[in-house]
Amino acid sequence: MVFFEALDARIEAADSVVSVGLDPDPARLPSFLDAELPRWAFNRRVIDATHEHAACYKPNAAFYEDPDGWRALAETIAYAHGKDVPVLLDAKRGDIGNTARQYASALNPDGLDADAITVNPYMGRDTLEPYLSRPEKGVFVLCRTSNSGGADFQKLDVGNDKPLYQYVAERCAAWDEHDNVGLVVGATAPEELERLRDAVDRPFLVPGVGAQGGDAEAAVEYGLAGGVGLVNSSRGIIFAGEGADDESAYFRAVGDAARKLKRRLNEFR
Ligand SMILES: O=C(O)c1cc(=O)[nH]c(=O)n1[C@@H]1O[C@H](COP(=O)(O)O)[C@@H](O)[C@H]1O
Repeated sequence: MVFFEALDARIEAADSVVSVGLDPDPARLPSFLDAELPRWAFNRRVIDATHEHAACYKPNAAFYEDPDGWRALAETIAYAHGKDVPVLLDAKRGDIGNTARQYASALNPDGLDADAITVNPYMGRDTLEPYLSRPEKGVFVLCRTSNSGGADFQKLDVGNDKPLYQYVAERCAAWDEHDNVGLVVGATAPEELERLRDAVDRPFLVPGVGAQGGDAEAAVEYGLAGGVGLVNSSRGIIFAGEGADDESAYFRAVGDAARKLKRRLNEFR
């Protein structure tokens, strides 16, 4: 099945557009996790607590880039799949074709077996080709990012009052021969979200609600085209248990945070 059909089915089944970001910062993992692979132990409990409310899981590769980390990531992806939840690997890849083909092996069944990946379009079309050419896998292209520096380059006028982020969105939509391209647009830039929604008819991944304080209403209003789209929160969900007295209270709070975000986003759907 092509990626966005599978995602659509999951959104329907969970009645949720919440992407749960799995960014297990070692400095914030709870001290009661006494395990050989603490990030995996943590993620497993997060998945147990949140899977009913998750349209997808989005592990950010930065939190796994060491030998134990890759094992934790592989276990996490397999476990999420066991709960029927797709996994979007947030790796923000972008390199020459020969290298990109290796990066894209993260999508292979004998690699990490991720269902989708985030990519950086700065180096151009050939660097995206190893991802674009796989209809069964999703490709989310960075477009208007949620960070404050996102405006430094992305808002530059490329002519006729068109900002670079819009040009990127339009080019990537034009390159989308297999209906497998989505765009990353931060919830912290609601006006740009609206502008992009008018410009292109592709699904959005909208990060930046929760810890970054983005606009949940705009995320839903402009983020979802035809019901398909994702709104991500990472720290706001996975660390919601901080301050809890014990393990079960910790992960109850994590599950509650996912449920509350789902409910809040569904108010605007
Ligand atoms: O591609 C992303 O997911 C992404 C793009 C963007 O513009 N802003 C952004 O915050 N992200 C990622 O989304 C997650 C946000 O985490 P929280 O701020 O903890 O919800 C992190 O993994 C970021 O790397």
